Amino acid sequence: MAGDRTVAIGGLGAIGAHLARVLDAGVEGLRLVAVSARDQEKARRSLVGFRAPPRLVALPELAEAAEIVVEAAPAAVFEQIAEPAIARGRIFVPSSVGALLPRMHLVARARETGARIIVPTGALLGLDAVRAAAEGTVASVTIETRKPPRGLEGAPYLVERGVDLGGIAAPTVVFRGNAFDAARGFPANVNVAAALALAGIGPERTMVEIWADPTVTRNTHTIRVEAEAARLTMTIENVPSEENPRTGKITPLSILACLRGLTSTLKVGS
Ligand SMILES: NC(=O)C1=CN([C@@H]2O[C@H](COP(=O)(O)OP(=O)(O)OC[C@H]3O[C@@H](n4cnc5c(N)ncnc54)[C@H](OP(=O)(O)O)[C@@H]3O)[C@@H](O)[C@H]2O)C=CC1
Ligand SMILES: O=C([O-])CC(=O)C(=O)O
Repeated sequence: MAGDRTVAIGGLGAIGAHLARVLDAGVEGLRLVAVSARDQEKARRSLVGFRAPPRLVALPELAEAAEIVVEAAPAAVFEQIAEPAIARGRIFVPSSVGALLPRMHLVARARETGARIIVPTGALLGLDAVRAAAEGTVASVTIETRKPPRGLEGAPYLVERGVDLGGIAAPTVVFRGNAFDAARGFPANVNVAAALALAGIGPERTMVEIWADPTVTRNTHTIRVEAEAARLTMTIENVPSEENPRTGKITPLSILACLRGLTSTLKVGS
């Protein structure tokens, strides 16, 4: 409809394809106009049956196509989506939040261009409460992530150390450190830690523990915040998506809720 805000999505995997389908089915105030993927044939197949098929464009062209640019691609191509979107003053919604941590210059650039960077809660929970607590004094923020070992396979931190998760029979801690180093070592696994760091006390002070845990079937994140105003302890247990077991099914839903919040008259939560 005229007056709708246009949306483009970079990536048509577990997050992007789900989001594209829901937007195409109709979400008040939002219109999907462009998408991007690596395998063009597969992308065309994903778009079969769409009521209003979006244009299939290259990553840097997403920013020309729409007012809202959602990044839902591997961290390795983050800049190809983020930089043009921010240069053109768009609303940029990243999924690969870990890739934002070493690129905070993009926030300064957005200030110059009028772009906004809206980080969705994604596969996490409670960022409203963490943001509120961080308006006051916060002593500590920690996140413990437990994943089935196959959900951590291929992480650079493990590959560099020759860690093989194949034979793990008991829950094993594979990383302890801050959110900055966690995002660098596990770029496809701890976007939640990056989002938590940005909501609260920053990537250097946010502490992360990652467990390869053969006893869990869900990607499980527990946040603990010790603040002057409140103590928070929150756990989310995410059902892995069929397309990508690293990605919880709640992630595209969270991004959809975030997009609705950009246009809705009634918005709930800070
Ligand atoms: N913020 C959060 O809470 C969460 C964030 N994530 C992150 O979100 C991102 C997306 O996750 P997910 O949807 O599961 O990933 P998938 O691997 O399922 O999908 C990635 C998509 O990106 C596309 N792609 C890859 N390379 C290119 C390229 N060069 N040009 C255009 N498209 C490309 C792929 O195309 P093709 O299909 O053709 O291969 C695929 O469609 C990841 O970085 C992930 O770590 C995930 C879960 C939670
Ligand atoms: O839990 C999930 O679904 C995904 C996850 O850990 C992340 O990307 O940070």
